[in-house]
Amino acid sequence: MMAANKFRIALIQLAVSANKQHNLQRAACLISEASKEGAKIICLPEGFNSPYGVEYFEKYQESIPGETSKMLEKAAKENYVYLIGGSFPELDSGKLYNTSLSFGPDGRLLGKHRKVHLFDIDIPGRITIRESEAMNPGNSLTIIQTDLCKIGVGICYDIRFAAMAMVYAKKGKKLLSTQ
Ligand SMILES: NC(=O)CCC(=O)C(=O)O
Repeated sequence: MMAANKFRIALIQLAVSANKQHNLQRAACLISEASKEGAKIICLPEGFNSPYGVEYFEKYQESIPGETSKMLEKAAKENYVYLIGGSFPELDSGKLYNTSLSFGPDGRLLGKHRKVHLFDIDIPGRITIRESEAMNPGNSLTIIQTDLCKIGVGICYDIRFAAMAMVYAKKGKKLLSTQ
C-alpha cells in the first residue's frame, strides 16, 4: 500500500491540431488513460486546446464557463482526480489572458491562474514572439489545496522567475506545477 504522502502524478503532453474539439477530446482521453494508470494529480500543458502563437489566441479564446472549462470539470469528476488543466486563451471583459483552471475530484473549481510572466522574446533569426501583443498578464499567484499536498500553479515562462516559486514555498506549497 502507498503511504499517504506518496501518489502518482501524470504530466500530459499532446500534439495539438487546428481543430479545438479534436484537441479537447484527445485531452479527455489522455486524462482517462492517466487516471486508469493510477494518477491522482493530472496536469495538461499550456495551450492544449489550440496551436500556440499570438495569431491563434483571439481565434481560440473562450469565456469561463465555456466548452474547455466544461470538459475539464467533467474529466476531473468522471475520473475522480485533481486536474491542473493546462491553459487556454480566456476572454474576460474584452481582455485575453493565458489561463489555467484546476478542478478537484468532485468537479469543483479549485483555482484559476492567469499567466503572470508573458513570453516576450526576440532572438533575431531564431525566435520572436510577443505574447503581450494579444494577452494581458495575471497579477496573482494561485495555490491549490488538495488532500495530497498544496500545489502552486504557474504557466510555462512563469517558471523562469524564481521569486514566484519562493513565495509559493513560503506559503507551504509542496509541488510546483508549471504547465
Ligand atoms: N510559452 C512560453 O511561455 C515559452 C517559455 C519558454 O519556452 C521558455 O524557455 O521559458
